[in-house]
Amino acid sequence: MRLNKKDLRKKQLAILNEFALTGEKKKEDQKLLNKLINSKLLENAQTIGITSSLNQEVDTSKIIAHLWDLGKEVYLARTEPNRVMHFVYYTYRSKLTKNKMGIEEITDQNAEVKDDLDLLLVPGLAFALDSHQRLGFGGGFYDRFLEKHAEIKTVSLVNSKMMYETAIWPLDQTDIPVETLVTTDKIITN
Ligand SMILES: Nc1nc2c(c(=O)[nH]1)N(C=O)[C@@H](CNc1ccc(C(=O)N[C@@H](CCC(=O)O)C(=O)O)cc1)CN2
Ligand SMILES: Nc1ncnc2c1ncn2[C@@H]1O[C@H](COP(=O)(O)OP(=O)(O)OP(=O)(O)O)[C@@H](O)[C@H]1O
Repeated sequence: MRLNKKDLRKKQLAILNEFALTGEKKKEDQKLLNKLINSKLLENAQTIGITSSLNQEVDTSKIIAHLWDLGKEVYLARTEPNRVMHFVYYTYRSKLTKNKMGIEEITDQNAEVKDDLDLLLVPGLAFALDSHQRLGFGGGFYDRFLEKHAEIKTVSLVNSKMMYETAIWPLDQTDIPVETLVTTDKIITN
């Protein structure tokens, strides 16, 4: 069955909200973290962009803590008007403030911005295993960002509820696939 993006987003949010109430979600979050850590994906990446996760998403808090432990530089997404997104330097001392979406962002407006990152962990609600297409919250933030920063390696962590064999949603000209998908049992780079 093919759905439009808006309807699938709604459906996925319901599925993911439900999943977030289960212990299975926590187990998968942990597995995905381990898969990422034990892979070579982080090896040559010193500057890494990430988001602070919402309940429905793969939990990024432990990933961030682990990146700090590894001595990586972590940059957190900050959204701006006109669907622009930048990445702001994030340390354990940074203060965070929730934005309108309820997503935590760096409070300090003067914190260092860096968009030419080595690696970007891309959030999403649904991913297609064949094409590596993703469905996000519908802001088009990542497609706009990646259009300008095509050299950045992209990785998404995909739990069992986000995983589709193929895209059951319509694809747009502007949709940019994610290079590497990490699932609980495999890593696929296109
Ligand atoms: N945790 C997390 N942080 C993230 C993202 C994400 O997916 N997850 N983003 C990933 O991009 C960016 C924020 N994404 C956003 C996506 C949509 C809207 C928004 O305003 N949505 C409209 C409805 C959209 C529509 O259906 O047209 C709204 O709420 O009014 C805001 C932010 C950056 N930070
Ligand atoms: N590079 C771009 N330039 C102009 N408009 C764009 C671009 N990328 C996406 N858009 C527009 O932004 C809107 C949202 O795109 P889409 O539904 O693909 O968002 P999404 O990938 O789910 O969201 P997000 O990246 O924020 O998680 C669409 O109307 C799309 O046409």
